Amino acid sequence: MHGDLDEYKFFKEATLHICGSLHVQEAIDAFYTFIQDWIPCDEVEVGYYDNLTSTGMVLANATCKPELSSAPMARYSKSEWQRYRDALFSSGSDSFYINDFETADPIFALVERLHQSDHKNKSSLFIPLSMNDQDLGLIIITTYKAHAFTRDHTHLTNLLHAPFAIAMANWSQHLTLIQYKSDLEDDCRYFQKALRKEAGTHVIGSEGGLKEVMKMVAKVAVTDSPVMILGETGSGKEVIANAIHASSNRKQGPFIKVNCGAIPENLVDSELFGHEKGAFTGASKSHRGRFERASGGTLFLDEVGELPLHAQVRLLRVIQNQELERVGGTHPIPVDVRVISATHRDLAAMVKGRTFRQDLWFRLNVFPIDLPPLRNRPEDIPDLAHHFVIEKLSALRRKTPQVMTEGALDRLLSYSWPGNVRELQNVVERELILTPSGPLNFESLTPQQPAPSGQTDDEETPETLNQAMARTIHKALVACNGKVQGKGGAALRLGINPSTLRARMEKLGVTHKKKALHQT
Ligand SMILES: Nc1ncnc2c1ncn2[C@@H]1O[C@H](COP(=O)(O)OP(=O)(O)OP(=O)(O)O)[C@@H](O)[C@H]1O
Repeated sequence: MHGDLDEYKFFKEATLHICGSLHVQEAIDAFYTFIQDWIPCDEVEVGYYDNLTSTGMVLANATCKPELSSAPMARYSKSEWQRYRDALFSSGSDSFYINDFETADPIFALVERLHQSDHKNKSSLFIPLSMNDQDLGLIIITTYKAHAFTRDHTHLTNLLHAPFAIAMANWSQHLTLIQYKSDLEDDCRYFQKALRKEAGTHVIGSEGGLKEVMKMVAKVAVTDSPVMILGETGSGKEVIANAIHASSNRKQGPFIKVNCGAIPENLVDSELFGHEKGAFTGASKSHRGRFERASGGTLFLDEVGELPLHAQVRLLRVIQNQELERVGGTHPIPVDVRVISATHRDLAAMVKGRTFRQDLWFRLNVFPIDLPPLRNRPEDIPDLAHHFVIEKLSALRRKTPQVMTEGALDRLLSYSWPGNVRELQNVVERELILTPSGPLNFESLTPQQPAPSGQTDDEETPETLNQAMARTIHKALVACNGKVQGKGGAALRLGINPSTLRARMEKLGVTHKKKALHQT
């Protein structure tokens, strides 16, 4: 029936269809259409043998009667599949047919019964697949008619054993990779969410002392421009960097932080840009640097002023070219990263002193944001303190809320906070530990406490305590539209008793009259 030429044509075209796609369903659809001209066929099914679980499953099928076929991904039970595969492989041939399921090994009828079709009126050709003594699965070509197949058909299907075995090995590896990829993406989303939660996206003071800063955040977030956040230690630079990332188009991508001052000088290049296996002693594996990890997202270079000069040169090149070369690498890797840097140092002075490259400074400083120290935004202190009390109470697993004494806010407001918000956070934690129950008074915090040198040497003359207090009360009254007590009133906002607030307003000459309030 088939000459050599026909066989060659059949083999070539069948192989092209079978191996034409890494997506099993695509390949089987193409094969199903092709095989119609050669063999009676109403359905082609791909069964996959999972070596790990020793079970079988339907990977794909193509049919003219979908209502009769088994669903893709349907699994056979372990024992069923074991009996089935023993029967399949015991035939010892590359393919065989069953024209009458009533008289065949009962396991075939049992498996056929899993399909909704009538097994009496059908014939199937089986191609059991294995490679290097490993079972891979099988192909079943079925027609809905009894006694349909002859040796001529198996003569052709024997030829398909090798192409189907190769394709099956590729399909299963491809499926495994897709599964790994989707698991990794899922893990990545999970960890990024956890990181975002850890870093905290809620910026306290966004309606108070950080209002102007947050306006700038909103403006720059939607762009991809580099941002430089300038502010003292602990003032919330990372919180602001996070807020920029969270409001940007990159928010679904990673937010990767690098503390440039914490990496030993000889490891900076490898940490930022990665390295190839064997690049230096101890580089036993290739390693993706933080830049590559941040691709599609934001890289936050904290304490960028601490970067050694050789890393500055490399950093400039990466930012300019949007591609990097790993240490010991030979080809450029494209990266799509938005860079936010931060420093508490005077980078302009460092540029003058030639410890920071001017060209890099220009590149990073496209959009500078000045983050005011906490002492210059005392109006945020009550909200921050309140926030940290709640946060730390929960970390200490305490259920009873703890309020502040009347003098507590005075003490918090009159302190100069050289360590900024982080110090306030620590002070609250210490106070909660020292005062396991009862109101918090922060007695250990004295206004005389001197700020460490270098931290408060602002050019501005510091405000007096009364000025700071008057400003805070005034701002709270403006925010509350002049309301002193009750819900939405300034006393509640400041966390103090209304009568104490009134006494202070009188003493400091702060009014709550709406007209006067908005004139000052
Ligand atoms: N506005 C804010 N709202 C809520 N929490 C804040 C705010 N500012 C700072 N914090 C908290 O204070 C701590 C210090 O903030 P952060 O790490 O952002 O400061 P930093 O300026 O980056 O510090 P460093 O200079 O040491 O890198 C963090 O725990 C942060 O969550």
